[in-house]
Amino acid sequence: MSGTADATEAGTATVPASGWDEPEPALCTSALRKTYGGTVAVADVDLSVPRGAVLGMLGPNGSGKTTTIRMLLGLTEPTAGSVELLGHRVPEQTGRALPFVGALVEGPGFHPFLSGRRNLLRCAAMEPALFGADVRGAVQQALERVGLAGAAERRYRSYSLGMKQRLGLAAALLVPRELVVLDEPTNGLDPAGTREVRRIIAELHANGTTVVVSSHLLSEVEATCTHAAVLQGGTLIAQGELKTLLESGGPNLLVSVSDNESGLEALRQLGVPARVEGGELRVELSGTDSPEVIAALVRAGVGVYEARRDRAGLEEIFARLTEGET
Ligand SMILES: Nc1ncnc2c1ncn2[C@@H]1O[C@H](COP(=O)(O)OP(=O)(O)OP(=O)(O)O)[C@@H](O)[C@H]1O
Repeated sequence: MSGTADATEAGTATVPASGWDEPEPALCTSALRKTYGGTVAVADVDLSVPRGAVLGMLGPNGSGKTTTIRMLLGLTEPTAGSVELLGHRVPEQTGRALPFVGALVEGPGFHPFLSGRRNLLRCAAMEPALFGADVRGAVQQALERVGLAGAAERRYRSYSLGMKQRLGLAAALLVPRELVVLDEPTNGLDPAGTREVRRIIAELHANGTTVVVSSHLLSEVEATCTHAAVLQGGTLIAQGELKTLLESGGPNLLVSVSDNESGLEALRQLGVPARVEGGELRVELSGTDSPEVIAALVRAGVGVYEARRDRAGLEEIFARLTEGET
């Protein structure tokens, strides 16, 4: 559907109704719900992931990330609600979407007695995009991309957790995908492996692939994602562009002072929220501005060495969002 206003020969312009030029999301859910007996694992989640986004799915342990991801891919049946994956209904039309979706989810079904390479060759044999193509070449390329080429002939069961993760990632990346879903991809990886996953996500993003990645690591989401969805106790409590989410945190002032405790006391009296972080004071500037803060500190006899504005980090916003909820 064209998103532009077309001038017709008669000179009238056809202006699309608001929202018509919004491209269809790569995936969306409506009132998606999963219960296990009396446990509500996922509670009426309406998630929308724009095409080309890298969405970080955040949430504490047990908040429903894996269950949501499994329902997105048709691996777990929802108790209620619906999923659309690349425009196809899940589970009814999952088969139409799956060739364009690469996924790394818990417990990929690799054969323990086969080598990493042979396992990937088995996966490749089931990829429609590789029918009649250079399957061995595709497997070698995927192994190299995840840094596993040197261990390709070893049996899967001898792999470390990190190597297993890498093989799962290689299987997800065997052919170019429209959407890649990664559940805790850095689980078990060393810092070098974590950096490689970041690089791979950045590469996918640059190629226009939509990525959904679940993580506990806020710093990782902050570094790699364009969008975030925050789950808490099965409920989606925030979603949207990461930039917007970060802006919602409001400005902070970082102040290096002669005495943190006296500084905190002065700010408490001013009614301004502040805490010590990294040896300096992090002051929330919601109802006040920097000069007032600095003046209050100076009045209280606290030496101010340096002050600079900063944004609230994802960690602070996440803590505020999830505070007090269960
Ligand atoms: N097969 C199952 N049977 C019963 N309860 C389940 C099952 N799978 C998940 N749950 C429960 O559903 C809730 C959500 O679990 P889920 O694994 O989706 O969370 P998560 O956010 O992925 O957690 P983690 O970060 O620890 O992997 C938890 O309370 C969990 O115990």
